[in-house]
Amino acid sequence: MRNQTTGVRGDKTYNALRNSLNDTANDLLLLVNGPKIQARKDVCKIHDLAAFQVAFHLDFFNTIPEAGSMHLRDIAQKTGCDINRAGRILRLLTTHRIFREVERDIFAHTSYSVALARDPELKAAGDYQLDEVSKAASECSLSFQTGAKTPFEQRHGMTVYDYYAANPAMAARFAKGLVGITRLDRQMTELITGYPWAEIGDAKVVDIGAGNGHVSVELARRFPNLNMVVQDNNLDILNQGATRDLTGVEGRMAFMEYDFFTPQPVTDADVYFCRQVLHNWDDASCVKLLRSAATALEKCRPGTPLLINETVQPEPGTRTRFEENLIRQNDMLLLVAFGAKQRTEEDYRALLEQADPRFKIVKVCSEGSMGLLEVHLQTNTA
Ligand SMILES: C[S@@+](CC[C@H](N)C(=O)[O-])C[C@H]1O[C@@H](n2cnc3c(N)ncnc32)[C@H](O)[C@@H]1O
Repeated sequence: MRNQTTGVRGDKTYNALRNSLNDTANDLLLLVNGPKIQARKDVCKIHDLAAFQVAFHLDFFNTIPEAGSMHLRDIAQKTGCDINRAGRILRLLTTHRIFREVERDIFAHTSYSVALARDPELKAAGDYQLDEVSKAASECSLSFQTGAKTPFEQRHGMTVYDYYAANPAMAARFAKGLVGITRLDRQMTELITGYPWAEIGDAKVVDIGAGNGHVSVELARRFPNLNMVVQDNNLDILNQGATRDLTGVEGRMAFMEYDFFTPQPVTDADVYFCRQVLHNWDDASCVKLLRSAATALEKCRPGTPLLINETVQPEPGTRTRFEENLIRQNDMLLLVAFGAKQRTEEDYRALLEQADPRFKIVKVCSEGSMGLLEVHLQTNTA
């Protein structure tokens, strides 16, 4: 069995088995179907995704009751979709085991569809992937030809950041979706176990580019000694965090509007971390961000860590194809949306060296779908 895990459903053994079984099953399918039928299925996935898009957007998932079933006429009426199209979309989805037609025109949930009905955050993730992101992805090759900076800009005429700043509802959906994705396969394990949070006493921790601060809330819930500063430059996203359920962490969460390309204003922290931020930016922007962090680290006690919590791109062929596909799907998302990329450990070393030669990686955890780099700024006194 090759390497480790991607995904959080089970323990390491479960995930390793799941990963290699996926490889075996996919090899078998290709053998059985042959390349032409396989290509037909793969290329036409776009139509399955169109059905998915409607189901997310018109919320078929929460329209059909969890228990029992619903007539197509009522589904159409409740979702505002005409009966003919609603039926065609539902029937395509049933071929993927999403909903089932229990009798002619009567639909019910399956374990697959009900999982989406019960998880509004995962549903938000599906919704934004199949809306603004898939529109951008469909113009990928065109953007290569026109020389647009990103497929996203080719399609939407602005950067992802400007898009979300101009569309607060979309920004809120994106932030909500990130929570769902984090639970699914952007686990916090490395961040939680890769640093001795419980041993650092009363500590001020700065979460740079925190989104709505869901990761900080989780850390603070686990470690009552931590006081979190949640920083983001998008006020709508920050407000979503400040108004969410903060039970158990009251008085230990501060929300701060901050642009991470400007000098870090908190200069007395015990830990800085940034999670799923650098992967959204090109090298020049990352260097700028890291230098902003360095301005604060210079003033902190020696050895204050900057934790970089990102996927560390494995070398090709060192994971199962199932894992490598999940990781490279994310790399492609970064290309489409941000013109950015996932980085290998070596890429991070080079980036940090370029930002400030005093940066030293003192610990690396790179096994799972998320990695953790502990970085120190080595001053004369460090
Ligand atoms: C992919 S999200 C990561 C959020 C969070 N760290 C997580 O892991 O869920 C990146 C975040 O960076 C924020 N961001 C983008 N540009 C920024 C900037 N110049 N200054 C501060 N935050 C920024 C975005 O608003 C977004 O919330």
